[in-house]
Amino acid sequence: MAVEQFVSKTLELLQEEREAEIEETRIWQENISLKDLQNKGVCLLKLQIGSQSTGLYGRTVVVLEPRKHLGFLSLPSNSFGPGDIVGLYDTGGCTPASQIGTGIVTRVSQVSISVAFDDSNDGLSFDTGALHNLLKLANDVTYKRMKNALNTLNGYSNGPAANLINVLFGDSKPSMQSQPIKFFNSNLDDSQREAVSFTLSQRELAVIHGPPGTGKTTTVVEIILQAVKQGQKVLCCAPSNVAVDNLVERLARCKAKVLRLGHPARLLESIQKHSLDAILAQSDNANIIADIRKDIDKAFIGIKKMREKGERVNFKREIGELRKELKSREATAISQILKRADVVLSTNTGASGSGPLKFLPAEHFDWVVIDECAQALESSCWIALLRARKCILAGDYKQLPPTIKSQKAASKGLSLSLMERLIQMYGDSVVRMLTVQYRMNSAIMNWASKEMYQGRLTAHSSVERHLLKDLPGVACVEETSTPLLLIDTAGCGLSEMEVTDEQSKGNQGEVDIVELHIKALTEAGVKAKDIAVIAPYNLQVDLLRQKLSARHPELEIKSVDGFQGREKEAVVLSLVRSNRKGVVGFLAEDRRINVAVTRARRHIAVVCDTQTVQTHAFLKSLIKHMTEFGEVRTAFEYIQDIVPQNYTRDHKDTKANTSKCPGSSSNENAAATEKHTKSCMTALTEEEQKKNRCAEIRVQVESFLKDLSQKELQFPSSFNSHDRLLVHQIAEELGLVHESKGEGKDRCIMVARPLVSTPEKETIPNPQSEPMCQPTLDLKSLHLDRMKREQQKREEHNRMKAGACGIAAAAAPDEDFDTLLDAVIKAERVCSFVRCKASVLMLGQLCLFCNRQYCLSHHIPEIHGCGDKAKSHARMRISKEGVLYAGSGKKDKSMDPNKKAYLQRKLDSKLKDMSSQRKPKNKENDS
Ligand SMILES: Nc1ncnc2c1ncn2[C@@H]1O[C@H](COP(=O)(O)OP(=O)(O)OP(=O)(O)O)[C@@H](O)[C@H]1O
Ligand SMILES: [Zn+2]
Ligand SMILES: [Zn+2]
Repeated sequence: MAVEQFVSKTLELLQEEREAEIEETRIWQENISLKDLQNKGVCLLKLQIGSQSTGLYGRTVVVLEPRKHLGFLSLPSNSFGPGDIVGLYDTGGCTPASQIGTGIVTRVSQVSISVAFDDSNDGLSFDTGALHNLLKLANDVTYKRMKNALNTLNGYSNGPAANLINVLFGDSKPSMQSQPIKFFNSNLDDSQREAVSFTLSQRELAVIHGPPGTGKTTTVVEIILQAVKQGQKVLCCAPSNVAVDNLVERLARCKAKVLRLGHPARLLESIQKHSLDAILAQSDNANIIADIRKDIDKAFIGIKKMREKGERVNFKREIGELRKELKSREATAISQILKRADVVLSTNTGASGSGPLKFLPAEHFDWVVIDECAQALESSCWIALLRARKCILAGDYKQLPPTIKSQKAASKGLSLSLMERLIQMYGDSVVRMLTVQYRMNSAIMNWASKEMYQGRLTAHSSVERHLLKDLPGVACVEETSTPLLLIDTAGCGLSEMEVTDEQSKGNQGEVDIVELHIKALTEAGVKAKDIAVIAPYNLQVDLLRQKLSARHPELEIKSVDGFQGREKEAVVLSLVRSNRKGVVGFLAEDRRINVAVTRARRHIAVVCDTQTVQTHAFLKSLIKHMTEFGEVRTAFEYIQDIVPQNYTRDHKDTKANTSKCPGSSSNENAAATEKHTKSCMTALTEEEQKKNRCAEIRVQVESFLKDLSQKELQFPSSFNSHDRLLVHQIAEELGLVHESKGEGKDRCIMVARPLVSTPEKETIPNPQSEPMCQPTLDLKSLHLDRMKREQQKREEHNRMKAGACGIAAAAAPDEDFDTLLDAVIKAERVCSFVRCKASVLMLGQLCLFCNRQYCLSHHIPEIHGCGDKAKSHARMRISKEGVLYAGSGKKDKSMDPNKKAYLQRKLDSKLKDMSSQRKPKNKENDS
């Protein structure tokens, strides 16, 4: 009864799904011209027939080409690929009336496309003189095969699978019979061994639950080898060609006699030698078969030459005879080859009785193994299962289920995989879970383990602590030393794009941040091919590709769904959603997030708006985990401000009042203000220490100022970078010259009174650097004057630039910043980063946390070791300002002139009323 119910319900849902698919294709094909279809790559117009021959199983293979005599040498760019179902039409159009036939694409090159036509429409002959249109059709082969399998299941009475069917529908219980094992692979871990022994002793059904990186394939391979040793014939399937090929490769390495079904054009090149075609070509029958094919081809040529209808009929009859012979020869050859193999592999649908397996007796196979079972529709599993007495299902139902177009059908149960259904029915008694994982650093794994796998996973010692910096050629910087990095855009105004389509969302701000992080990783020596950029939305994937693919051709940028089953050393995940309502849409699928995160071996960076995504419980758990066990940065640390910021100081501005910290708006000195804000986040004792330190230094500087006999004040080299920062800040505030000298341990900072004349040397172009405490009056007014002048100069400069040559608005501040650097820091010539010899004269950047010059590769505080300071500074700034100015983002030279002019105006006015400062955290090499 259960079977009938299942079949009728599933047939209904499949029908619904099929209709949804057809409807989707129809809608966009009906509203579009043939020309547009060609532009979309799904149609090829006005092709001529180049040649015609006979392929496997006596099909007619037609090669279609562009019109050579008109000088068309290559086909228009298109999305046709091997395995696609296509309709061939005469040039009347692409209507059913003008359809000549439907076939399957076997080969696509730049200059031609080959299509195999079934010989069911016997005598199908093509007018070689005429032109043809080719249109991609919705593939209904899979659908038909599933439907057939379900119908067979319904009426199944006494084939090999009878008992298995009872078990899979709960009519009889699974049974077992334990037996001793000698393992082929002596390296299997305990959970893998247990899964193998359990599978061998189960009589009908075993489910292997393999969470990410737990060696599911390794285990399945061992199981298959054990089965072969027992003399069992195994049919092994998976929903995708890639997954099947993976198994073929691994089994072949273990010297198993494998045979891969499926069109060779669909297989990985390395796998093709195991394909039926390849083996058939080497068989004894191969020559005879080739001869018959030649005869058929000759007969076709004969037909073309004949004018008389009667003669054509003769040729057609001859062709018919030849085809019959060819078929029977091939059938014999194929069945011999199939019987010789110990393991036959194909996709779920490839196991259909309409393919080569029709040459085998029904009870040929003993076991059916279905890998990635949770990613398959149950009905597609039945295509293979009807041939089995025992089945082994492997997969992870905590990852994404198969894609289903009809939401309704999915919610009514079409998306429930066989694996999940059986676990619901039998619980853990039929399941063994692999629990040692060989992919992720334990910090990455622990979250997935806790949230998805009942905390049962452990990381193998070989991966437990592995980090990017352990890879050869990778430098040890903050990015490469942390397994978890959360880059939070909350409060930064990096909203998602306003697109109505729920399926397509983008976020340009996140694209920019991803780019900067990729830059940091690659500059640290991580290879682009070891990094994946993953986004849940196709639009974001496109935006990311536009930005990154040219510079990093080997960087893989894909949707989550497209990355299932894969892994990379580093994964950068952009979650896209950032909106006030906290709508997360597509992200609400926990399994999608699980897949995305668990692709990473050594490092995962998540770029997201925590405020938006935390409205979803599962994402919240991820944020919480990353916050607790990883690095957290804010997008402020990545975004290059429009406004130059050379000081880290804060001001008595009104914005400061919005800070949650009581007293942060008080008129204190800069460092103290900063500290005060920090005290909201860190321990007070540390705060107070710093405060005292600042006061100490201030006293020293002030007494130096009083003592006119002293030309300069040199601080001891024992000053650490933070001390030097304080000196720097105090000196700036008081309008003093300050300079760091020496390398490494000998490095020290000195301050001196400013030189009064030569304005070039005193370019300190910051209008916001009003001192806040009460320094010596003369100096203060001197300083203010100087800045006013500078401000005017800059405005002038910017106006000229924006008007005359239209350089990106954001570039101007950088140049001023460079000028500032050149003026203020003279002694620095090489990058301060250990072992880096790059000159910093022209393109260096000063780190305001350690007050040292760095080259462009090392100036980011996180890279040379000021990450913590930068972070707390940024946090402070966010809590203080609570906003990020719109329009910020990294500069883009491709910006259009209107936007540039607009930004320029905005910059000008901002410069005037800016009352707080931020510093550029990143300077692009392209200025
Ligand atoms: N027992 C083991 N000892 C050492 N390494 C192992 C063991 N089992 C698996 N591995 C390693 O773990 C990695 C993943 O294994 P495998 O390819 O079998 O899994 P998979 O099926 O591809 O991945 P997943 O488990 O994510 O489905 C491989 O690099 C493999 O060498
Ligand atoms: Zn620094
Ligand atoms: Zn450097």
